[in-house]
This record gives sequence, C-alpha cells and structure tokens, in this order.
Amino acid sequence: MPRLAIAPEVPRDLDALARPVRRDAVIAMRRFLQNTTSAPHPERVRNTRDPRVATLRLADQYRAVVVRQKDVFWMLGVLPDSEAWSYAQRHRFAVNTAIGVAEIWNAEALERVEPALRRSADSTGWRLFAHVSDAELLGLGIDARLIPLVRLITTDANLDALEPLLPETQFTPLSVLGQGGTVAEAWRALDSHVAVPAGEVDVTDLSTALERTPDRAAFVPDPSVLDQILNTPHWCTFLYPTQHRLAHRHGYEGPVLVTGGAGTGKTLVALHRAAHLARAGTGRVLLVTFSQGVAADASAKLDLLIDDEDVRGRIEVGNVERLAHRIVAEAEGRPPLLVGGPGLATLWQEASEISGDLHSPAFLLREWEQVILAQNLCTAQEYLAAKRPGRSVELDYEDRTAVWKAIEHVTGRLRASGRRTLLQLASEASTLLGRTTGDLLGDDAPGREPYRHIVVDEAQDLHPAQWRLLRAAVPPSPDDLFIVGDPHQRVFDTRVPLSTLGITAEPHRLTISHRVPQEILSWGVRLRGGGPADGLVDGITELVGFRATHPGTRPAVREYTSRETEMTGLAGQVRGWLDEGVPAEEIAVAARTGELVKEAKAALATAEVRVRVSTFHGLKGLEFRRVALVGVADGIVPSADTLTPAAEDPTARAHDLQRERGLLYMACMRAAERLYVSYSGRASPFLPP
Ligand SMILES: Nc1ncnc2c1ncn2[C@@H]1O[C@H](COP(=O)(O)OP(=O)(O)OP(=O)(O)O)[C@@H](O)[C@H]1O
Repeated sequence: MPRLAIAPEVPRDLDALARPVRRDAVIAMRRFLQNTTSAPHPERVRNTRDPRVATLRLADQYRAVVVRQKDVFWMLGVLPDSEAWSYAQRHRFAVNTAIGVAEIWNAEALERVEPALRRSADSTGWRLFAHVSDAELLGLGIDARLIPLVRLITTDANLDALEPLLPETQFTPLSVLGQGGTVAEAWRALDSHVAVPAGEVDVTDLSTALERTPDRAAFVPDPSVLDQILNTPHWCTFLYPTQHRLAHRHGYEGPVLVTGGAGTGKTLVALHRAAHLARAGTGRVLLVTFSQGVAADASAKLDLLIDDEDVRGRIEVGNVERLAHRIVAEAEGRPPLLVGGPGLATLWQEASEISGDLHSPAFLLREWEQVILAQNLCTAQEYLAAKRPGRSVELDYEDRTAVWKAIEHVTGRLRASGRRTLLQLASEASTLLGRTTGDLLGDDAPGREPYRHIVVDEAQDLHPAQWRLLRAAVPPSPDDLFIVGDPHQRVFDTRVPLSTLGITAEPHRLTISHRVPQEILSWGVRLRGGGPADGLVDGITELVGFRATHPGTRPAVREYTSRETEMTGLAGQVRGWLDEGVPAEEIAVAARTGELVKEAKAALATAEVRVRVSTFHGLKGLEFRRVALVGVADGIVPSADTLTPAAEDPTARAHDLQRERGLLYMACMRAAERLYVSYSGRASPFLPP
C-alpha cells in the first residue's frame, strides 16, 4: 500500500477547482490510498532536476505532483497538466542534514539568478559569508548543492533577493550569519523551525523527514483522514513548527506558560494541546476561555479538530466564572445570587462615606479586589499585616483600619442580601475545592472536579482568586496546567506573575503573527508603546521580535468634525466593504463605551447595514477580516471614568492608562486585513502620530 503525505497546498488547490473536477480528483486520491486497480499511478516527468519527482493524473487535465521514495509519496499540489509538469521540472527536494526536515526549493529560479550573483561577485573581493567555513555551513544544514551559490553572495540585498527561492530552513541560518551572527545564533534561529527533535538524520529516509515536518506534510492513512483534512480549515491539520512542538510535546513536567503577540496562534495551540491531552486519555480536560461567548467559538473549533466523540467528550469548555458558579451551586444546593453593577456601585459609595470620604469608591474597590481578594485576606489582622503590591499610596494602621471597616460594610451588606460578586464566588469555590478534593478524587465519589488537565486561554486577564480556583481544580502533576496569554493585550488590572500564586511555569514564546498584517502590527505596536508589559511571567514581557508573516495596508485613521459625520463615515466605510464582497460576519465595528455602541448601531441601521457592533471588550479573543473602531477620541479613549485621579494614586493611574492602551491595542489586533479608526474632535492621545 502506498503511504501518502499531503502538503498544505493540496487542500487549497483542490478547493480552487471547479466542483466536478474536485470531485474526480478526490475520488482518484481515495483510489490511490486504497491501491485499487483504477488508482492513478506515478508517471515520470522528463527533464526533472530530481529523479524522485512524478505526477499522478487525478482528473481530466489535472494532476498532482508527488515526490516518491519507495512506498512514500509526498503530494505537493494539484495543478493543470502543464503547470504540474513545469513545477516538477523546476523544483528540488531534500532532507535537511542538520535538522532532518523535508525541504523544497525552486532550483530553476536559483540557476537563473546565478549569473547576476556571479557578476556582482566578480566586481568585488567582498563575500558576505567569508567568515564562515563550508563545514560550518554544512553543519547548519545548508544543502551542499547550494554552497557554491552562497559563496557568490556579496551583500544583504543579494541574500534578501534569495529569500522567496529558498526553504525557510535554509534561509534562516544564512540570514543570521549574513547579519554578522555567530554559528550558535544561527542554530538558535533554526530552533523555531524544529517541531520534532531530529536525532540521527538519514537523508534517504523521506518518511521520517516528513514526520518531522508537520507544517508541510500530513500523513493520510485512509480515506476518512483524507476527508477530515479536506473538510476542515488549514489550522486543524498544519501547525507551524513551534506551534506543533508546543501543542504536541509528549509530557510537560508541570505547568507551561506560552506568551506571544496577537495572532501568533496561542488559541490554536491551546486547542491542539487540549485535543492532544484528550487523545492521550489520561483524564478530563478543562479548556478555560475568557467568556462564555468565546467558549462557544472554542467548542465549535474543537468539534472541527476532533472527530472521535469519546475524545471530544473528555474536554469541557467554559470560563472561570461558570466553573465557580457551578462549584458553589453544587455545594449549596442552589444557584448563588450575584450582585449587579448598579447595586454594587451604591454600596461602594456608602463605603466611601463611611471612611469619611478619605477614599473614593474606586480606591476602595481596587483595595478590595487587588489586595484583599487577591491574597484571600479574611480578617482585619491579616489585612493589617499584608503587603500591598502595586498600590503606591501608603496606608498607616489607622488608615487600614478605616479602609477595612469601609470594605466590611460592603461585604456585610452583600452577605445580608445573600449576594456575591464573581470574584467572591471564585474565592469561595477554591476554598470549597480545597476542602473536598479528597472526596472528589475518590472512586466512590468521582465528582466533577478536579480535572486532570487544565488549558487556559487569555490568561493575562485572570485575577489571583481565579488562579487559585484553577490551581485547586487540577492536582499538581505532569501536564496539569497549559497556559497561554499576552500581557500586552491585558484589558483588566490583574498584573500578577504566576510564580506569586505558586504556579511555576515553564516559559515559551510565540513571535510570528499569522493574523495581523505587518502594517497594522507595526502601527499597533507603536500605539501600544512597544514597551514592556508585566504580569504572568516574572519580570516583564517585551514586544521585541514580534512580526507578521504578510504585508498589508496601513490602518485608515479618519478625523471628523462631529459625531454625526463620524457615524455617517462609518456607515459609508462598512457599506463599501460589503460592496467589495466581504461577508457581513467578517466585519466588526466597536467602540469604547456602550453609548457609542448604541450610536454606531443606530447609524448602521439607518444605512441598512447589518454587521456585528460591540464594545472593545466584546472583541476579545475574536478575529475579523475588517475592523472599524469609532470614537477613538480624547476623553473617550482612555475612558475618563475608569482612570484613578493622579492625586489619589499615581501608580494606579499609570496602570489604568496602560490597561486602556492594552484594550485599544487588543481591539486593533483583531483585524486580519483592514483596520479603520475614526474620531471626532481631538484624537485619542494613544493614536500614533
Ligand atoms: N497553523 C496555522 N495555520 C493557519 N492559520 C493559522 C495558524 N496559526 C495561526 N493562524 C492564523 O492566525 C489566527 C490567529 O490565531 P489565534 O487566534 O490562535 O492567535 P492568538 O495568538 O490566540 O491571538 P490573540 O492573542 O490576538 O487572540 C488564526 O485564526 C489563523 O487565521
């Protein structure tokens, strides 16, 4: 039986075919897999640069290009006959001698550029790689057949021109060396291209090389797997090497933390990790998402990723609030009552009055959430002795006593009314779990917690009380916590390093955005300030090295003279996108405040344009081809209401401003194609010049 591995181009090429041609091609691929008598057979192509290349006739005038070695076939694309033959003639295929991955390159194009490189080399004695020996190049996996060409390169520009013609695994080390990097640095750069450790590299073993190249080859053992690959999105099958390595590593010793910029694939890695753990069958998996809305999206993606019902059934998807709610409801025998925003605001106002108006309601709320609930302080004594990290206003004994009294007013009133906040619920749930873990693990009372594995998405916004709940819900053991997040996109003020919560996580990083085009990304990074962010990891996270895979269009920033003209402009912009053929569900409009959301909805309704309109917060975790952000004006972004007065607490104010910046940045980073930003009056101070 032939063993078939397909490249990511194959599903794409098939999707581009007319329906009857696609159907014929897929039938032919099935026959090939089953080795039936009518299966297409490999046909040699004349004048190829690689004798292993052949084609398979899949439909009338269409064929697949394959590289064959013994019973292994690597299918690279499905093309019209003449294009398939030409592709087969132009390309070379190899196994990288250093890292063992399979590589393809356009040998014909390289032969064409060689004379120009030679002319440039003849005119100077300078060589870009003079400082590196052949042995070092070979040691880095540079193909021996490419070395004569590499020796002709004289400038960075020469090398850059070769980038589209070389496999990334050949170009990457050359690029590091060309910029004056050392061999060791070139090796480190190759690391992100390695999904599976190479071990001994046998360059004649194509099958093992393909297994090491999961972004370029997926094995198709039978027709059902073929259907699964062809009927699901690209990311279900082909992860980039770093993503693959993180998601499919066999056994982490304990918690893992993957940070990375917007669109680097953190959520996809989290989904694949959850699927990997569920397939291993070691126990129940909880995938924690930011909100229930995002949970529905993640559930739908898991349904695509996993076709085995039993495996899928091992993964539960939900947010921390829901988990806390359920634990408390089960323990108390009825659903807990929650306090609403307005009710709580009144209580904090009363508390502020009790403290003699020394502290504002916002100050007291922060003190409660960030000091008391964050450290689970239960008594006045504990509070009086506690550290207050992140709070710059000193409180002496008397102040603390007054603050505690004011806060007790709120907690007492809540208790009396039988209501709780979401964070209180998380705190209580973790305490309950702490008490009952033994029983829940027992055979006779398996319960629903703890889980065996927890995978956390959007981790940057979890509060310490919620972390404690998650920690209590999964016993410390290998593969217990797999956490992904981006401190730069934090939209709440929860800047806590995991280590302070007793979670020592192995850190990893993703740096390449596969969603956001470079122009939007660079603009967004300037908006965010490019500077470090704290939280999750110890110390700070830098945006350094964060880049995109593709170029794009600069964000359109529009100034209007009035709110009314701004809303008319918005309706015109969205109408234009729809007229271009962009589906309505691929467009999102968002604003900082609920009031602006209402105005935008009304303007779009008047123009009979129906697309999703939400607050910036409502965009979290989502992506759209086109994104329009309105009301990005001074006084609205940052939202004046949410800023602590500098006189009251300058550090808190700086944190508030950073959070507001992160929120706008997160909203901008949802755009996969175009970003439109508008304001009337003065622009938001966050907008880059
Ligand atoms: N392996 C992949 N194959 C195909 N597309 C990918 C892959 N990895 C990432 N992408 C693209 O990048 C998008 C972003 O991925 P994802 O949502 O996982 O990123 P993220 O890091 O969680 O982003 P954010 O932090 O901004 O929410 C995906 O929807 C997809 O379009």
